[in-house]
Amino acid sequence: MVKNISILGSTGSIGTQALDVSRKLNLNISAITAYSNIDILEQQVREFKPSLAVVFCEDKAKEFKTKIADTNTKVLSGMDGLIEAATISSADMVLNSVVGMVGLTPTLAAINAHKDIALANKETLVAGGSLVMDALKKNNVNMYPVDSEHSAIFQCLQGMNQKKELKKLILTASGGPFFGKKIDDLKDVTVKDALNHPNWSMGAKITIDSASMMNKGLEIIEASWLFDMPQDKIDVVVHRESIIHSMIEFVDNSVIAQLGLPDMRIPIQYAITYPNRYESPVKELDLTEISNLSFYKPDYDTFKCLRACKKAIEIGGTALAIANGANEVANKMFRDGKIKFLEIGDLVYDALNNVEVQEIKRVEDVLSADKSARQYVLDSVK
Ligand SMILES: NC(=O)C1=CN([C@@H]2O[C@H](COP(=O)(O)OP(=O)(O)OC[C@H]3O[C@@H](n4cnc5c(N)ncnc54)[C@H](OP(=O)(O)O)[C@@H]3O)[C@@H](O)[C@H]2O)C=CC1
Ligand SMILES: CC(=O)[C@@H](O)[C@H](O)COP(=O)(O)O
Ligand SMILES: [Mn+2]
Repeated sequence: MVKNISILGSTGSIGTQALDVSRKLNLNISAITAYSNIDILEQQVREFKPSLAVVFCEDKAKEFKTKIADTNTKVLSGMDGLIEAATISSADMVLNSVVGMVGLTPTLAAINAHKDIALANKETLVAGGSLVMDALKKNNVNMYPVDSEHSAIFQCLQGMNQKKELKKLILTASGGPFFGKKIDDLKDVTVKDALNHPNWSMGAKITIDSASMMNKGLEIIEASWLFDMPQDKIDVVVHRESIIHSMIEFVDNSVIAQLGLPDMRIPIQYAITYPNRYESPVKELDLTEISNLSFYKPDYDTFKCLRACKKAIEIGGTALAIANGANEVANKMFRDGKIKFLEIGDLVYDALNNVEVQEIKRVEDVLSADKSARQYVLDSVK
C-alpha cells in the first residue's frame, strides 16, 4: 500500500477529507498545498509535519513562512512550488485535489516523475486528457479516479473479464438543486440557491457546476479519457438520492452498480489503498432507511452546459479545454454576482463557437486554448 503521499489542494473539501483518510491509514504526508488559506495550512503542517508546504499566492507564502518558522517544513509558492510538491522524491503517490485546470501542469510533472496519481481534479483530464493519458502510458504510471462516479465505475470494472464485453458506462447525476426546473424558472436564481446541493457538501466551484450540470458534462469527458470509451457509450441518468454512484452495463445487458452513502472518503480511500480495502469512517448504507431510489432522463434543453460538453467532445482537440476554461471563468463570475446563472451555459457555448480550435500536440496548445477561452468570456461580459 502507498505509505507516503503528497496532497495538492490539501485545504479544500477533498484535501481535508484526504487528510482525514490519511490520518486513519497512518500515512506519511510528504507535501501539502493551498492557494491562500494559510490558517488551515498551518494546522495541517503542525499535525502532519510534511517536509514541504506550498502556498500558491506569493504574498501569503511570505506570511506563511514567518508563521511556521519554528517547524522543519520548507515553504514554496506559485507553479514552481506546486510542481515541487507533485514531484517530491519521498512521495509514492500524488493526490491532486486542486480545483481547476491549474492542476494540469503538476499532474503531468508527477506522472513524469513516476508518481501514481489519485485524481480528483477533473479539469486536468477535461482540458489535457490526451496528454495525460499519453504520459501515463509512456511512464507506466497508474491513475486512480477519486471523482465518485469514476471511482464507482472503476470499482465495477474490477469484475470485468474482457473490455469487448463492456457495452456502456452509466454515470449517475443528482440533478442538483434545479432538478425539474425549466429555463424560465432559472432566470433569476441566486448564488445561494445554486450552492444548495441536495446531497453533497463540496467546494463552491464544483457545487455551481453541479447546479448547471456542467459537472456531469465534465464527467462524461473525464470518463471517456479514463476508461477509453466514446461518448455514445456513456449514458447519464439522473438519480436524485446519490446512492448509486454509477454503473456499467455488459453486452448481455447485465448492469453492475456501486452504492454507498454520499461521502467522498470512500472513493478517496479506495484510490489510495487499491486494490485493497480497509474499514472506513463512513456509515454503513441502510437501504431500508433510504427506501426509495429514483431515476430520470437528463434535461439537455434546459441544461445547456451539458449539451456544450457533448459538443466539445464532438469537435475534439482544444475544444475541451475551451469549454472548461470558459466555464471556469463564467462559474466564478456567477459566484461574484457579475452574470446570471443561465449566462454560464451561454458563455461556454459561445466560447466553443468563437474560439479557434486546434489539434493538441503539446501542453502549450492546451494552455493557450484555455487562455483564449478565458479572455473570450472576460471580453464578452465587459
Ligand atoms: N468536493 C468534492 O466532493 C469533489 C470534488 N471533485 C473535484 O476535486 C477538485 C477539488 O474540489 P474541492 O475540494 O471541492 O475544491 P475546494 O475549492 O474545496 O478546494 C480547492 C483546493 O485547491 C486550492 N486551490 C484553489 N485554487 C487554486 C489555484 N489557482 N492554484 C493552486 N491551488 C488552488 C484551494 O486552496 P485554498 O483553500 O487556499 O483556496 C484548495 O486547497 C475539483 O476539481 C473538483 O471538481 C470531484 C468530486 C467530488
Ligand atoms: C461527489 C462527486 O463526485 C460530485 O461530482 C457529485 O457527483 C456532484 O453531484 P452531481 O451529480 O449533482 O453533479
Ligand atoms: Mn462526481
